[in-house]
Amino acid sequence: MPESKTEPLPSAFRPLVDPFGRGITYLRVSVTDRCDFRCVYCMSENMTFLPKRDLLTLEELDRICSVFVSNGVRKLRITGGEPLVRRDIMSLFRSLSRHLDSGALDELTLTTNGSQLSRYAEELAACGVRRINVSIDTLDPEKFHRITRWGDLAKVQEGLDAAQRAGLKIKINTVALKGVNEDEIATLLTWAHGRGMDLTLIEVMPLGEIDGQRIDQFLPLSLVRAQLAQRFSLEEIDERTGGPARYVRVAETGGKLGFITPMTHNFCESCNRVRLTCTGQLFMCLGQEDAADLRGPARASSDDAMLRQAIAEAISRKPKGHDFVIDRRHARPAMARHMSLTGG
Ligand SMILES: Nc1nc2c(ncn2[C@@H]2O[C@H](COP(=O)(O)OP(=O)(O)OP(=O)(O)O)[C@@H](O)[C@H]2O)c(=O)[nH]1
Ligand SMILES: C[S@@+](CC[C@H](N)C(=O)[O-])C[C@H]1O[C@@H](n2cnc3c(N)ncnc32)[C@H](O)[C@@H]1O
Ligand code: SF4
Ligand code: SF4
Repeated sequence: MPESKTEPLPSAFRPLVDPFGRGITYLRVSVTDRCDFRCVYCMSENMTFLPKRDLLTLEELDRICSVFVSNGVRKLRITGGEPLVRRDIMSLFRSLSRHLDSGALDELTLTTNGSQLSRYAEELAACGVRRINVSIDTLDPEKFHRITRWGDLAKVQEGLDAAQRAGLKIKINTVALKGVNEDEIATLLTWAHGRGMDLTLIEVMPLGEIDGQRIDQFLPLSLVRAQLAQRFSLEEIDERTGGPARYVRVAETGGKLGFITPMTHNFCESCNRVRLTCTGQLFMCLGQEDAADLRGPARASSDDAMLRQAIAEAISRKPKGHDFVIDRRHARPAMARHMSLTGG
Protein backbone atom coordinates (compact mmCIF):
# COMPACT_ATOMS: atom_id res chain seq x y z
CA MET A 1 0.00 0.00 0.00
CA PRO A 2 1.51 3.37 -0.96
CA GLU A 3 2.07 5.72 1.97
CA SER A 4 -0.82 8.14 2.38
CA LYS A 5 -0.15 11.83 1.97
CA THR A 6 -2.34 12.68 4.96
CA GLU A 7 -0.15 13.81 7.86
CA PRO A 8 -1.23 15.43 11.11
CA LEU A 9 -1.46 19.12 10.26
CA PRO A 10 -1.14 21.34 13.31
CA SER A 11 -2.94 24.17 11.49
CA ALA A 12 -6.06 21.97 10.99
CA PHE A 13 -6.00 20.68 14.56
CA ARG A 14 -9.41 20.84 16.15
CA PRO A 15 -9.93 18.59 19.18
CA LEU A 16 -13.12 16.57 18.94
CA VAL A 17 -15.44 17.30 21.85
CA ASP A 18 -19.00 15.97 22.02
CA PRO A 19 -22.10 17.81 23.29
CA PHE A 20 -21.50 16.44 26.81
CA GLY A 21 -17.98 17.83 26.96
CA ARG A 22 -16.32 14.42 26.44
CA GLY A 23 -13.12 14.59 24.41
CA ILE A 24 -12.95 11.96 21.65
CA THR A 25 -9.44 10.58 21.70
CA TYR A 26 -10.03 6.90 20.87
CA LEU A 27 -11.06 5.52 17.47
CA ARG A 28 -11.98 1.86 17.07
CA VAL A 29 -11.77 0.71 13.48
CA SER A 30 -13.52 -2.38 12.18
CA VAL A 31 -11.50 -3.29 9.09
CA THR A 32 -13.71 -6.19 8.05
CA ASP A 33 -17.05 -7.74 9.00
CA ARG A 34 -15.68 -11.20 8.16
CA CYS A 35 -14.28 -13.70 10.61
CA ASP A 36 -12.92 -17.23 10.74
CA PHE A 37 -15.02 -17.89 13.89
CA ARG A 38 -18.78 -17.64 14.47
CA CYS A 39 -19.00 -16.93 18.22
CA VAL A 40 -22.51 -17.55 19.51
CA TYR A 41 -22.90 -14.10 21.13
CA CYS A 42 -21.45 -12.21 18.16
CA MET A 43 -22.57 -13.82 14.90
CA SER A 44 -25.31 -16.02 13.60
CA GLU A 45 -24.39 -19.40 12.21
CA ASN A 46 -25.20 -18.37 8.66
CA MET A 47 -23.86 -14.86 8.46
CA THR A 48 -23.98 -13.08 5.16
CA PHE A 49 -21.15 -10.68 4.70
CA LEU A 50 -20.90 -7.39 2.90
CA PRO A 51 -19.83 -7.48 -0.72
CA LYS A 52 -16.12 -6.63 -0.90
CA ARG A 53 -16.85 -3.70 -3.22
CA ASP A 54 -18.63 -1.91 -0.33
CA LEU A 55 -15.52 -1.94 1.85
CA LEU A 56 -13.23 1.01 2.30
CA THR A 57 -9.85 0.30 0.75
CA LEU A 58 -6.89 0.13 3.10
CA GLU A 59 -5.75 3.48 1.70
CA GLU A 60 -9.14 5.01 2.58
CA LEU A 61 -9.02 3.52 6.08
CA ASP A 62 -5.56 4.96 6.53
CA ARG A 63 -6.69 8.37 5.34
CA ILE A 64 -9.73 8.53 7.61
CA CYS A 65 -7.74 7.32 10.63
CA SER A 66 -5.09 9.92 9.89
CA VAL A 67 -7.65 12.72 9.79
CA PHE A 68 -8.87 11.57 13.22
CA VAL A 69 -5.28 11.56 14.49
CA SER A 70 -4.78 15.08 13.19
CA ASN A 71 -7.87 16.05 15.23
CA GLY A 72 -6.63 14.74 18.53
CA VAL A 73 -7.28 10.98 18.48
CA ARG A 74 -4.42 9.40 20.48
CA LYS A 75 -5.44 5.73 20.40
CA LEU A 76 -6.36 3.57 17.41
CA ARG A 77 -7.68 0.05 17.91
CA ILE A 78 -7.98 -2.18 14.85
CA THR A 79 -10.79 -4.68 15.25
CA GLY A 80 -13.54 -6.39 13.28
CA GLY A 81 -14.84 -9.08 12.51
CA GLU A 82 -11.42 -10.63 12.71
CA PRO A 83 -8.97 -7.93 11.65
CA LEU A 84 -6.19 -10.38 10.80
CA VAL A 85 -8.26 -12.10 8.10
CA ARG A 86 -8.36 -8.93 5.98
CA ARG A 87 -6.00 -9.28 3.03
CA ASP A 88 -2.80 -7.26 3.33
CA ILE A 89 -3.85 -5.86 6.72
CA MET A 90 -0.20 -5.46 7.74
CA SER A 91 0.19 -2.67 5.20
CA LEU A 92 -2.38 -0.65 7.17
CA PHE A 93 -0.44 -1.21 10.40
CA ARG A 94 2.82 -0.29 8.67
CA SER A 95 1.34 2.89 7.32
CA LEU A 96 -0.41 3.96 10.55
CA SER A 97 2.76 3.37 12.56
CA ARG A 98 4.13 6.66 11.20
CA HIS A 99 1.83 8.43 13.67
CA LEU A 100 3.53 6.60 16.54
CA ASP A 101 6.90 7.65 15.16
CA SER A 102 5.80 11.29 14.93
CA GLY A 103 4.39 11.25 18.48
CA ALA A 104 0.88 12.12 17.24
CA LEU A 105 -0.45 8.76 18.44
CA ASP A 106 0.05 7.12 21.86
CA GLU A 107 -1.17 3.67 20.95
CA LEU A 108 -1.83 1.54 17.89
CA THR A 109 -3.39 -1.72 18.94
CA LEU A 110 -5.55 -4.66 18.01
CA THR A 111 -8.38 -6.84 19.31
CA THR A 112 -8.19 -10.32 17.80
CA ASN A 113 -9.42 -13.87 18.22
CA GLY A 114 -5.77 -14.95 18.01
CA SER A 115 -6.21 -17.50 15.22
CA GLN A 116 -3.73 -15.76 12.88
CA LEU A 117 -1.37 -14.38 15.50
CA SER A 118 1.40 -16.91 14.98
CA ARG A 119 1.71 -15.57 11.45
CA TYR A 120 1.57 -11.85 12.27
CA ALA A 121 2.87 -11.32 15.81
CA GLU A 122 6.40 -10.30 14.85
CA GLU A 123 5.24 -7.92 12.16
CA LEU A 124 2.75 -6.31 14.53
CA ALA A 125 5.54 -5.71 17.04
CA ALA A 126 7.72 -4.25 14.27
CA CYS A 127 4.90 -1.79 13.48
CA GLY A 128 5.00 -0.39 17.01
CA VAL A 129 2.09 -2.42 18.42
CA ARG A 130 2.96 -3.01 22.09
CA ARG A 131 -0.20 -4.46 23.65
CA ILE A 132 -2.97 -6.56 22.13
CA ASN A 133 -6.29 -7.94 23.35
CA VAL A 134 -7.08 -11.57 22.58
CA SER A 135 -10.57 -13.02 23.13
CA ILE A 136 -10.73 -16.41 24.84
CA ASP A 137 -13.80 -17.56 26.78
CA THR A 138 -12.66 -21.02 27.86
CA LEU A 139 -9.59 -23.24 28.11
CA ASP A 140 -11.56 -26.36 27.29
CA PRO A 141 -10.95 -27.16 23.58
CA GLU A 142 -14.34 -28.76 23.10
CA LYS A 143 -16.21 -25.90 24.78
CA PHE A 144 -14.09 -23.43 22.83
CA HIS A 145 -15.26 -25.05 19.63
CA ARG A 146 -18.86 -24.92 20.85
CA ILE A 147 -18.70 -21.19 21.68
CA THR A 148 -16.77 -20.11 18.59
CA ARG A 149 -18.44 -22.73 16.37
CA TRP A 150 -15.37 -22.81 14.07
CA GLY A 151 -12.41 -22.04 16.32
CA ASP A 152 -9.43 -24.21 17.25
CA LEU A 153 -8.03 -23.44 20.72
CA ALA A 154 -4.64 -25.01 19.95
CA LYS A 155 -4.09 -22.54 17.11
CA VAL A 156 -4.97 -19.63 19.37
CA GLN A 157 -2.53 -20.93 22.01
CA GLU A 158 0.20 -21.02 19.36
CA GLY A 159 -0.72 -17.43 18.54
CA LEU A 160 -0.35 -16.40 22.19
CA ASP A 161 3.09 -18.05 22.34
CA ALA A 162 4.18 -16.22 19.19
CA ALA A 163 2.88 -12.90 20.49
CA GLN A 164 4.77 -13.28 23.78
CA ARG A 165 7.95 -14.27 21.93
CA ALA A 166 7.55 -11.09 19.87
CA GLY A 167 7.34 -9.07 23.11
CA LEU A 168 3.65 -8.11 22.80
CA LYS A 169 1.81 -7.55 26.05
CA ILE A 170 -1.48 -9.46 26.07
CA LYS A 171 -4.83 -8.84 27.69
CA ILE A 172 -7.31 -11.69 27.52
CA ASN A 173 -10.97 -10.70 26.97
CA THR A 174 -13.54 -13.16 28.30
CA VAL A 175 -17.29 -12.74 27.86
CA ALA A 176 -18.81 -14.13 31.07
CA LEU A 177 -21.57 -16.57 30.12
CA LYS A 178 -23.92 -18.06 32.68
CA GLY A 179 -23.96 -21.83 32.56
CA VAL A 180 -21.19 -21.88 29.95
CA ASN A 181 -17.94 -20.58 31.43
CA GLU A 182 -18.93 -19.15 34.82
CA ASP A 183 -17.32 -22.10 36.60
CA GLU A 184 -14.07 -21.48 34.75
CA ILE A 185 -13.42 -17.81 35.50
CA ALA A 186 -11.04 -18.50 38.42
CA THR A 187 -9.11 -20.98 36.24
CA LEU A 188 -8.88 -18.43 33.42
CA LEU A 189 -7.65 -15.87 35.93
CA THR A 190 -4.83 -17.99 37.35
CA TRP A 191 -3.89 -19.19 33.86
CA ALA A 192 -3.75 -15.68 32.37
CA HIS A 193 -1.89 -14.14 35.30
CA GLY A 194 0.45 -17.12 35.47
CA ARG A 195 1.47 -16.34 31.89
CA GLY A 196 1.91 -12.63 32.58
CA MET A 197 -1.31 -11.63 30.82
CA ASP A 198 -4.08 -9.42 32.21
CA LEU A 199 -7.68 -10.63 32.09
CA THR A 200 -10.80 -8.58 31.43
CA LEU A 201 -14.30 -9.93 31.90
CA ILE A 202 -17.15 -8.57 29.76
CA GLU A 203 -20.92 -8.64 30.24
CA VAL A 204 -22.73 -9.97 27.20
CA MET A 205 -24.57 -7.21 25.30
CA PRO A 206 -27.80 -7.61 23.31
CA LEU A 207 -26.46 -7.03 19.80
CA GLY A 208 -27.54 -8.96 16.73
CA GLU A 209 -30.44 -11.41 16.93
CA ILE A 210 -31.30 -12.09 20.50
CA ASP A 211 -32.91 -15.27 21.63
CA GLY A 212 -33.81 -16.95 24.89
CA GLN A 213 -30.36 -18.46 25.03
CA ARG A 214 -28.66 -15.04 25.09
CA ILE A 215 -30.92 -13.86 27.87
CA ASP A 216 -30.25 -17.05 29.82
CA GLN A 217 -26.50 -16.53 29.38
CA PHE A 218 -26.39 -13.01 30.77
CA LEU A 219 -24.25 -12.98 33.90
CA PRO A 220 -23.88 -9.77 35.92
CA LEU A 221 -20.22 -9.27 36.75
CA SER A 222 -21.07 -8.19 40.29
CA LEU A 223 -21.85 -11.88 40.96
CA VAL A 224 -18.62 -13.06 39.36
CA ARG A 225 -16.66 -10.52 41.36
CA ALA A 226 -18.28 -11.61 44.62
CA GLN A 227 -17.39 -15.25 43.87
CA LEU A 228 -13.80 -14.38 42.99
CA ALA A 229 -13.51 -12.29 46.15
CA GLN A 230 -14.08 -15.46 48.20
CA ARG A 231 -10.87 -16.95 46.77
CA PHE A 232 -8.71 -13.94 45.89
CA SER A 233 -7.91 -10.56 47.43
CA LEU A 234 -9.06 -7.98 44.91
CA GLU A 235 -7.44 -4.59 45.49
CA GLU A 236 -9.01 -1.55 43.84
CA ILE A 237 -6.56 0.27 41.59
CA ASP A 238 -7.05 3.49 39.75
CA GLU A 239 -5.35 2.34 36.58
CA ARG A 240 -7.03 3.16 33.23
CA THR A 241 -6.06 2.21 29.68
CA GLY A 242 -8.38 4.65 27.94
CA GLY A 243 -10.80 1.73 27.52
CA PRO A 244 -14.00 1.02 29.48
CA ALA A 245 -12.67 -1.50 32.01
CA ARG A 246 -12.35 -0.86 35.74
CA TYR A 247 -9.40 -2.77 37.17
CA VAL A 248 -8.43 -4.52 40.38
CA ARG A 249 -5.09 -6.06 41.31
CA VAL A 250 -5.26 -9.69 42.40
CA ALA A 251 -2.92 -9.92 45.40
CA GLU A 252 -2.26 -13.69 45.05
CA THR A 253 -1.22 -13.51 41.38
CA GLY A 254 0.00 -9.93 41.08
CA GLY A 255 -1.97 -9.57 37.83
CA LYS A 256 -4.70 -7.14 36.78
CA LEU A 257 -8.34 -8.09 36.42
CA GLY A 258 -10.72 -5.81 34.51
CA PHE A 259 -14.50 -5.62 34.55
CA ILE A 260 -16.45 -4.25 31.57
CA THR A 261 -20.01 -3.80 32.77
CA PRO A 262 -22.06 -2.09 30.05
CA MET A 263 -25.27 -3.68 31.32
CA THR A 264 -25.10 -3.30 35.08
CA HIS A 265 -22.87 -0.26 35.55
CA ASN A 266 -22.39 1.60 32.35
CA PHE A 267 -19.33 3.76 31.82
CA CYS A 268 -20.87 6.12 29.27
CA GLU A 269 -20.20 9.27 31.29
CA SER A 270 -16.49 8.86 30.60
CA CYS A 271 -16.89 7.71 26.99
CA ASN A 272 -13.99 8.86 24.82
CA ARG A 273 -14.54 6.83 21.66
CA VAL A 274 -16.29 6.43 18.35
CA ARG A 275 -16.30 3.56 15.88
CA LEU A 276 -15.55 3.40 12.18
CA THR A 277 -16.93 0.44 10.24
CA CYS A 278 -15.31 -1.18 7.24
CA THR A 279 -17.81 0.59 4.96
CA GLY A 280 -17.00 4.03 6.35
CA GLN A 281 -19.95 4.46 8.69
CA LEU A 282 -19.03 6.30 11.86
CA PHE A 283 -21.04 5.06 14.85
CA MET A 284 -20.96 7.55 17.67
CA CYS A 285 -22.10 4.88 20.14
CA LEU A 286 -21.89 1.08 20.20
CA GLY A 287 -25.42 0.94 21.56
CA GLN A 288 -27.24 3.35 19.22
CA GLU A 289 -28.26 3.21 15.56
CA ASP A 290 -27.20 6.69 14.49
CA ALA A 291 -24.22 6.72 12.11
CA ALA A 292 -22.58 9.23 9.80
CA ASP A 293 -21.28 8.34 6.37
CA LEU A 294 -17.58 9.14 5.94
CA ARG A 295 -17.06 7.14 2.76
CA GLY A 296 -19.00 9.69 0.68
CA PRO A 297 -16.98 12.72 1.81
CA ALA A 298 -13.74 10.72 1.57
CA ARG A 299 -14.48 9.77 -2.02
CA ALA A 300 -15.92 13.14 -3.03
CA SER A 301 -12.67 15.01 -2.66
CA SER A 302 -8.99 14.30 -2.13
CA ASP A 303 -8.87 17.36 0.10
CA ASP A 304 -9.54 16.42 3.74
CA ALA A 305 -11.75 19.45 4.47
CA MET A 306 -15.06 17.67 3.70
CA LEU A 307 -14.04 14.69 5.76
CA ARG A 308 -13.09 16.90 8.71
CA GLN A 309 -16.42 18.67 8.45
CA ALA A 310 -18.37 15.37 8.35
CA ILE A 311 -16.46 14.10 11.39
CA ALA A 312 -17.08 17.31 13.35
CA GLU A 313 -20.80 17.17 12.53
CA ALA A 314 -21.00 13.52 13.59
CA ILE A 315 -19.29 14.17 16.93
CA SER A 316 -21.70 17.04 17.58
CA ARG A 317 -24.52 14.49 17.74
CA LYS A 318 -22.86 11.82 19.87
CA PRO A 319 -25.50 10.53 22.29
CA LYS A 320 -25.11 10.42 26.04
CA GLY A 321 -25.18 6.64 26.27
CA HIS A 322 -26.65 3.34 25.14
CA ASP A 323 -30.19 1.98 25.47
CA PHE A 324 -29.34 -1.68 26.03
CA VAL A 325 -31.82 -3.80 27.94
CA ILE A 326 -31.59 -7.52 28.43
CA ASP A 327 -34.66 -9.19 29.85
CA ARG A 328 -37.55 -11.29 28.70
CA ARG A 329 -39.90 -8.36 28.17
CA HIS A 330 -37.46 -7.09 25.53
CA ALA A 331 -36.97 -10.20 23.44
CA ARG A 332 -35.89 -8.02 20.54
CA PRO A 333 -32.42 -6.48 20.74
CA ALA A 334 -31.89 -2.74 21.06
CA MET A 335 -29.64 -3.34 18.09
CA ALA A 336 -30.16 -5.65 15.14
CA ARG A 337 -26.60 -4.79 14.09
CA HIS A 338 -24.09 -7.53 14.85
CA MET A 339 -21.13 -6.75 17.07
CA SER A 340 -18.79 -7.92 14.32
CA LEU A 341 -19.96 -5.10 12.04
CA THR A 342 -19.55 -2.26 14.51
CA GLY A 343 -16.29 -3.64 15.83
CA GLY A 344 -16.82 -4.90 19.38
N1 LIG B 1 -20.84 -0.69 25.76
C1 LIG B 1 -19.58 -0.56 25.36
N2 LIG B 1 -18.77 -1.63 25.38
C2 LIG B 1 -17.53 -1.47 24.99
C3 LIG B 1 -17.02 -0.24 24.57
N3 LIG B 1 -15.72 -0.39 24.22
C4 LIG B 1 -15.43 -1.67 24.44
N4 LIG B 1 -16.52 -2.34 24.91
C5 LIG B 1 -16.63 -3.74 25.26
O1 LIG B 1 -15.41 -4.12 25.78
C6 LIG B 1 -14.89 -5.16 25.00
C7 LIG B 1 -13.40 -5.13 25.06
O2 LIG B 1 -12.92 -4.11 24.32
P1 LIG B 1 -11.45 -4.17 23.77
O3 LIG B 1 -11.46 -4.34 22.32
O4 LIG B 1 -10.66 -5.13 24.55
O5 LIG B 1 -10.97 -2.72 24.01
P2 LIG B 1 -10.77 -1.87 25.31
O6 LIG B 1 -11.45 -2.47 26.48
O7 LIG B 1 -11.09 -0.48 24.91
O8 LIG B 1 -9.25 -2.07 25.48
P3 LIG B 1 -8.14 -1.52 26.45
O9 LIG B 1 -7.39 -0.54 25.64
O10 LIG B 1 -7.32 -2.72 26.74
O11 LIG B 1 -8.80 -0.94 27.65
C8 LIG B 1 -15.48 -4.91 23.64
O12 LIG B 1 -15.48 -6.04 22.92
C9 LIG B 1 -16.87 -4.54 24.02
O13 LIG B 1 -17.55 -5.72 24.34
C10 LIG B 1 -17.90 0.85 24.55
O14 LIG B 1 -17.57 1.96 24.16
N5 LIG B 1 -19.18 0.64 24.96
C1 LIG C 1 -16.38 -8.34 17.88
S1 LIG C 1 -14.86 -8.97 18.42
C2 LIG C 1 -13.76 -8.38 17.17
C3 LIG C 1 -12.33 -8.73 17.34
C4 LIG C 1 -11.94 -10.19 17.32
N1 LIG C 1 -12.60 -10.94 16.33
C5 LIG C 1 -12.13 -10.80 18.69
O1 LIG C 1 -12.95 -11.69 18.84
O2 LIG C 1 -11.45 -10.34 19.59
C6 LIG C 1 -14.37 -7.93 19.77
C7 LIG C 1 -14.85 -8.31 21.13
O3 LIG C 1 -16.25 -8.22 21.16
C8 LIG C 1 -16.73 -9.15 22.10
N2 LIG C 1 -18.14 -9.39 21.84
C9 LIG C 1 -18.72 -9.84 20.71
N3 LIG C 1 -20.06 -9.91 20.83
C10 LIG C 1 -20.34 -9.46 22.08
C11 LIG C 1 -21.55 -9.28 22.80
N4 LIG C 1 -22.74 -9.56 22.28
N5 LIG C 1 -21.46 -8.80 24.06
C12 LIG C 1 -20.25 -8.50 24.62
N6 LIG C 1 -19.08 -8.63 23.97
C13 LIG C 1 -19.11 -9.12 22.73
C14 LIG C 1 -15.86 -10.36 21.84
O4 LIG C 1 -15.80 -11.23 22.91
C15 LIG C 1 -14.51 -9.72 21.58
O5 LIG C 1 -13.77 -9.63 22.79
S1 SF4 D 1 -16.21 -12.28 18.70
FE1 SF4 D 1 -14.55 -11.93 17.26
S2 SF4 D 1 -13.92 -14.03 16.79
FE2 SF4 D 1 -15.92 -14.22 17.63
S3 SF4 D 1 -17.29 -14.18 15.84
FE3 SF4 D 1 -17.12 -12.09 16.68
S4 SF4 D 1 -15.58 -11.18 15.42
FE4 SF4 D 1 -15.35 -13.38 15.21
S1 SF4 E 1 -22.27 2.53 25.09
FE1 SF4 E 1 -21.93 4.30 23.78
S2 SF4 E 1 -21.71 6.08 25.11
FE2 SF4 E 1 -21.54 4.22 26.37
S3 SF4 E 1 -19.33 3.87 26.50
FE3 SF4 E 1 -20.06 2.65 24.77
S4 SF4 E 1 -19.87 3.95 22.97
FE4 SF4 E 1 -19.67 5.24 24.77
